[in-house]
Amino acid sequence: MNRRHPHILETLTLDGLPEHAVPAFEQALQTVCLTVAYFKDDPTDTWRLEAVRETGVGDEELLPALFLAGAMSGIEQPELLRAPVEADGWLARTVEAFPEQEIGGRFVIRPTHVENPVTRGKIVLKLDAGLAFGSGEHGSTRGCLIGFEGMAHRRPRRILDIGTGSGILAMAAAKQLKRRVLATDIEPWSVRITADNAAMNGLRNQIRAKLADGWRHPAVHGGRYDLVFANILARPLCSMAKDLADHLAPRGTAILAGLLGRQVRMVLAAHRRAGLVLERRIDQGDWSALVLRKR
Ligand SMILES: C[S@@+](CC[C@H](N)C(=O)[O-])C[C@H]1O[C@@H](n2cnc3c(N)ncnc32)[C@H](O)[C@@H]1O
Repeated sequence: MNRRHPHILETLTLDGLPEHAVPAFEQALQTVCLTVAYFKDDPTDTWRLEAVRETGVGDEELLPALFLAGAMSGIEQPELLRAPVEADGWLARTVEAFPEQEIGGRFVIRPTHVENPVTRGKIVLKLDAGLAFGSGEHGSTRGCLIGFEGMAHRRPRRILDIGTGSGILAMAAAKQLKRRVLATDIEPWSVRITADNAAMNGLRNQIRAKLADGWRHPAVHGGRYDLVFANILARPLCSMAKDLADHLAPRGTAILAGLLGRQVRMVLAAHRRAGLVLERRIDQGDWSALVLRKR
């Protein structure tokens, strides 16, 4: 593996979750964790969620969020197990559990442990599951890639990916359009992993990875964009709606994701108020992505 990991990380594990409870617990973990991985427990057919975070950070936020997830899902609170990342081999298991995936008609996500067969007519992204979110398995990432595939013929020139995670969306756009992409994240190691992944995919000169919180960075705020990806959560998306609309070029496109069921209406309303119109909604499992356009 080509990652350099800080050793102040720990895994949090929730075991034995019924499928219907997975989205609520995933969302709770996402309040403080860097990434969440899923494993189906055979033969019980329940799910195990494993998340990684900085050791001890955010219990005061996490524990009530987990309690709420249990109450919302109508299940007894599962035990939360903690272990240092290095000791329990989380990364190695996550990488091994990660197969090659095809997304939409164009994209292939190929982990480095898979041999390189010739893949004609497809855009191959080399990517290992790791600490940064965005291995292609999650419905929100898939929705964004499918939404992008449907609009890429417009050949957007100035592209921004807010909350880039592993850099997966930025790399897809850079490879398909042969354009530069500004990729940002609030997590320093997402920025580092995106730079590593861009280099591994021959995109070092096309992807600029920057540490930035939403629109609050001069490099982000100072630009105008034909395409903006933002696969983050519903609440931050709503609070960024005006900035997004202000920074999209006329007829520019935004692909927003990270939305569960009822949140779609809330995010849509915030963006309609800001002057964007809905072009397409893509549902992947419980997760929705929205393709919006500036009038
Ligand atoms: C759900 S992941 C999406 C990763 C990748 N873009 C994908 O589609 O798979 C969300 C990412 O957004 C980052 N993030 C959350 N809030 C952010 C913000 N306000 N500004 C920038 N990045 C943010 C998180 O650190 C995380 O890496």
